[in-house]
Amino acid sequence: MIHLQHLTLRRGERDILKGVDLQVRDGERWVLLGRNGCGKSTVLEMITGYMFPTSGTVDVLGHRFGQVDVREIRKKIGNIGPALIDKLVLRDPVWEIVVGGINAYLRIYEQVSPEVREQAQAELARVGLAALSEQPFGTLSQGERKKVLLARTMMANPDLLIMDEPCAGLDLFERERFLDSLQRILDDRSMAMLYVTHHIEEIIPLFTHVALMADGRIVAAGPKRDVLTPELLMSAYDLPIQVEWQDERPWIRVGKGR
Ligand SMILES: Nc1ncnc2c1ncn2[C@@H]1O[C@H](COP(=O)(O)OP(=O)(O)OP(=O)(O)O)[C@@H](O)[C@H]1O
Repeated sequence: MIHLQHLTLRRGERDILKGVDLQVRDGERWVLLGRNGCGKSTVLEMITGYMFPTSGTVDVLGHRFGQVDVREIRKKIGNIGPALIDKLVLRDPVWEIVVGGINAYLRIYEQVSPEVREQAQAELARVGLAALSEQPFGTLSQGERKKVLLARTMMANPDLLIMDEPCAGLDLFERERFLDSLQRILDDRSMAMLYVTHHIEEIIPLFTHVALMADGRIVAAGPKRDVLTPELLMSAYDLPIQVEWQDERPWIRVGKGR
């Protein structure tokens, strides 16, 4: 699915990535955690082919970047990042935004077939927004917009889903509703996933693995319960962190000073 081998990235005098290795296999759902500026978004940019490493290799969906047309690979990747909402037209009705996901169009200029419209409606229903399909996208709350993007991404039935902090800016209620939608939408799909967040409690049961980054390196990677330990979290966050598992989710407590 994804195989990153010894990725480095140098910008000017600075090494932004210092040898990143990561392997994501079929059906695995990974969370990428780490402090601000440690290189998480840079790794995502490399996986989506928007940035190229100074050295190392990137294989995605069985193709090595540099030897393949990345635009073809991108068609199989659902990518929900912070920039997408800004590019969409706020006055377009929600269903049109969703339909655009079928070929990653920002706007629809062609006649939409009844089947495609029906598919969009079904995806909207899965995220609980069927009733809002005629409403202009720009009138939706931040949480609703994120769910529309999720429905939109599913239209192309991607093999890999990449999400960069999708819950940023959502209140607790909206966050939990978004995570419920994500769980529901992925229940009967097997796509692999890489999800960046700053919030460990977003690691809902659908996630299987965690990679911890610190200062341009992956300092731990593996099944989530093996990685979310006080010792390994300390190595990434430089803080004493306790983890308690409840309802198959990790909840953290930060200990008092060191
Ligand atoms: N084009 C660039 N030129 C120079 N430095 C860059 C460039 N792109 C990113 N960086 C630097 O690389 C580091 C890693 O950035 P990146 O956005 O990947 O971090 P991140 O882990 O996603 O951070 P955050 O959690 O704050 O979003 C940052 O210190 C950033 O300033």
